Amino acid sequence: MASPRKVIITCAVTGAIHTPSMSPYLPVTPEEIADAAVGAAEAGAAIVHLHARNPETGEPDQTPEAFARFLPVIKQRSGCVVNITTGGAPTMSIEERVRPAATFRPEVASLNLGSLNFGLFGMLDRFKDLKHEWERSYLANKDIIFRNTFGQIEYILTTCAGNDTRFEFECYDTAHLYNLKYFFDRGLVKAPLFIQTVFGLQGGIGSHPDDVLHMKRTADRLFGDQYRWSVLGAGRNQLNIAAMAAAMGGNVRVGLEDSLWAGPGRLAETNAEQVRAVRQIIEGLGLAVATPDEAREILSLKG
Ligand SMILES: C[C@H](N)CC(=O)CC(=O)O
Ligand SMILES: [Zn+2]
Repeated sequence: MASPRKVIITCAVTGAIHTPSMSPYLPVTPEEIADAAVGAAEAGAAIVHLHARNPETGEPDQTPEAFARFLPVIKQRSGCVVNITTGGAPTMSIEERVRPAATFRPEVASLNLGSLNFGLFGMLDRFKDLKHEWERSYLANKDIIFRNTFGQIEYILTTCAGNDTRFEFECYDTAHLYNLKYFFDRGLVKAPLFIQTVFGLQGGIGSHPDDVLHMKRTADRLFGDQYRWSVLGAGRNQLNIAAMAAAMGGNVRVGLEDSLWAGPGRLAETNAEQVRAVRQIIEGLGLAVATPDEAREILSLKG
């Protein structure tokens, strides 16, 4: 009997979209981020996707110093693959955004394949009691453009070129898949391409099964067997998007960066809780969870 397909679980432990007043369980301090990452890895995540925050206010912090407060701890306590964000927060400059990945030369770094309107204001209806002024102005801003121009994408690619860092290509719509094809055809990115298709984020593609099929069909047509597919569903769509993709041959991403929830109206108390929930679905489908080394094999990481 053939061995079950290995599914790579990525866990995005804190991000830069959700803010501390939204959930007491959102990791903010370096210790909380390190514990969340190690806990997620122990629960079955092969890859942890990392952002940093100001330990007092929880504001996104993209300085290498902020990352240096938890990266060595994670490396010492876990063999998981580290994926450092180059998205940072949509209000940051591209120079600021790429600095941690350029400094720490991780196995994986995220790369966003296009600009989009970033609709955070939708969360204001859900979360009323915001402690910090920065949370209110950040979330209420209806004019946020998450800028990722061809020049900025190329800047990140060339800045990280010599580091043997491979990318988690974040695609929020089919146009972003075509943008990736453009860089692939120019040899600026190499196969296997780790494509993270993002569903249900206001400003990007929706979270209907047709949207998932549409993104997968487009990626199949553009990249054939040159890519490894993964999905993330924002908010309450997290697990149903993951279940669909796992059944269709894909890999999955969970974590409090993408969703604060463990169920309708129930906040997730840990990132590991979401990893366990998606693992149950994966094993329920007769599939297996990839170890960090199996993920390195599947994605041709430097190790
Ligand atoms: C929807 C996710 N927040 C996308 C993300 O993780 C971007 C990045 O860090 O580069
Ligand atoms: Zn991120």
